[in-house]
Amino acid sequence: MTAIDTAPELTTRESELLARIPDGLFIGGAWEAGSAPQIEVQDPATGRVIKRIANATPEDGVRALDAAAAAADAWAATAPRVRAEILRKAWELLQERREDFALLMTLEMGKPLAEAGGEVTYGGEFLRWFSEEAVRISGRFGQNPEGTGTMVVSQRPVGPCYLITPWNFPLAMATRKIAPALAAGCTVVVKPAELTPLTTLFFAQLLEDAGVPAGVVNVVPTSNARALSEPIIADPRLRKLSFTGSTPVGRSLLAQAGQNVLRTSMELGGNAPFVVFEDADLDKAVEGAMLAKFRNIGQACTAANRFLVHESVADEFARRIAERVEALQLGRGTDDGVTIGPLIDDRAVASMGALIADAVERGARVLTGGSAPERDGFFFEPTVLVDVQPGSDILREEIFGPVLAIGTFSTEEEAVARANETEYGLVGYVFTQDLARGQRMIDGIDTGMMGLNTGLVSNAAAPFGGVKQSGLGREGGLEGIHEYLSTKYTLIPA
Ligand SMILES: O=CCCC(=O)O
Repeated sequence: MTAIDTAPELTTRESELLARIPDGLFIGGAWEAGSAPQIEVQDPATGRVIKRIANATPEDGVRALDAAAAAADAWAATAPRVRAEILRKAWELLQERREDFALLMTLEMGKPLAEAGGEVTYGGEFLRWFSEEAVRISGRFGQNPEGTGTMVVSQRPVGPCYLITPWNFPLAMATRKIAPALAAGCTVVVKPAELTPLTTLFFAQLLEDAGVPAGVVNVVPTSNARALSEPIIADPRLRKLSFTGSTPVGRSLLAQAGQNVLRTSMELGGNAPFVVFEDADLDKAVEGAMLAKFRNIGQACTAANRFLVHESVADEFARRIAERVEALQLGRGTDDGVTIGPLIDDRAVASMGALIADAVERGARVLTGGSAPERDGFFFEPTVLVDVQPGSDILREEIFGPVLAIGTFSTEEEAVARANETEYGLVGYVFTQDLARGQRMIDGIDTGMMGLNTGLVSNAAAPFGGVKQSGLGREGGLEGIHEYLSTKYTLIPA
């Protein structure tokens, strides 16, 4: 692993872009200053403040819901084709502004510029996909079994929604919620993560330019998420809560949402097993592992957390992985050649250190990496651990960073049992050339998603989501829009 250490001042291009990002709350189609103190947004590559923005109070949050509630009927009555065309226009504008969005995400979140460009494509696809789904909301009808009437089943927008988005994919997690909500005819209040609000504010401006009417999308960044969220969730006008983030926060939100029996979508933590059998194509497994582990600097709920490698190929797999990891380049995401950016904050850096220390104490060995380099910003070396022992914290907790932990297994039954040894069930990855075995693993591993001989499953056209404590509901795919629709049945006697 080499490091590029420029720790630069902002370039002219970066300063000009940041100056163009709205710094207010977006409520009812107007930009508002908000009250002090402002939120300070940091560049995780340097730890420096790059922009100050408005900080919403609980009263601002309720006003945002007022605006969403006031706009709800008109938006629900807007023709699906019109809603579709606005979303399509938003996708087109995003293509025109893709360089700006990519740079902004690198600045506020740290991911390398090429990956930020990938997120613009990925995030944009939710706009395009749901623009296509908006005009395909269908119901059904038929004679009742008694032959005495017609049963009509139709779909209606659920109503005003509260969308809470995370910092790791500031654009894609917003579009994955906003696009299906708007396609279904719902209005929304969006609370972006305090660490990365700029992309959402810039996106709100894009939606305005695309023709989204006032009040349909409202954005309220805050430094006090709990205080802002509680009155919104308790308000009887709210009909749906969608959250992406940690399982503990999801549990608390579910308890609050239960008071008003809200519809909820919860995209929570993961602890993905990555299983490599002795018959796997090792080149493909190594490629898949690099993607599944180091995409987004390991900060993805889909990141491979536990590598389970058959004992007969474990040494060779680890050797090849370590070679690849040593070729990674750590640095500020805007610098040429950088493949691993900083983590989001100093707590994340401390957490990597603690997980590694615990694993080593229990018998693991560090093949490469293992510490935080001496430099500004929140960097941690990409790390490979081998001989990770059952019971280590790193096998139980979501790592959310560039640490690849390898353990071994000897039989297929053991692989399935170990893969399922977790309260989470988001995604699993399996590498084998034996299709029947692959199918047994797909059936045996208890997750909402599986990758067979691939390290990446995310796609706007696919239903993303988990089982067990990884959450409820699905985002994307044909399923995604149904999270924002409610079913109405009518009986019409013959
Ligand atoms: O971190 C959660 C989302 C990851 C993805 O959509 O691939």
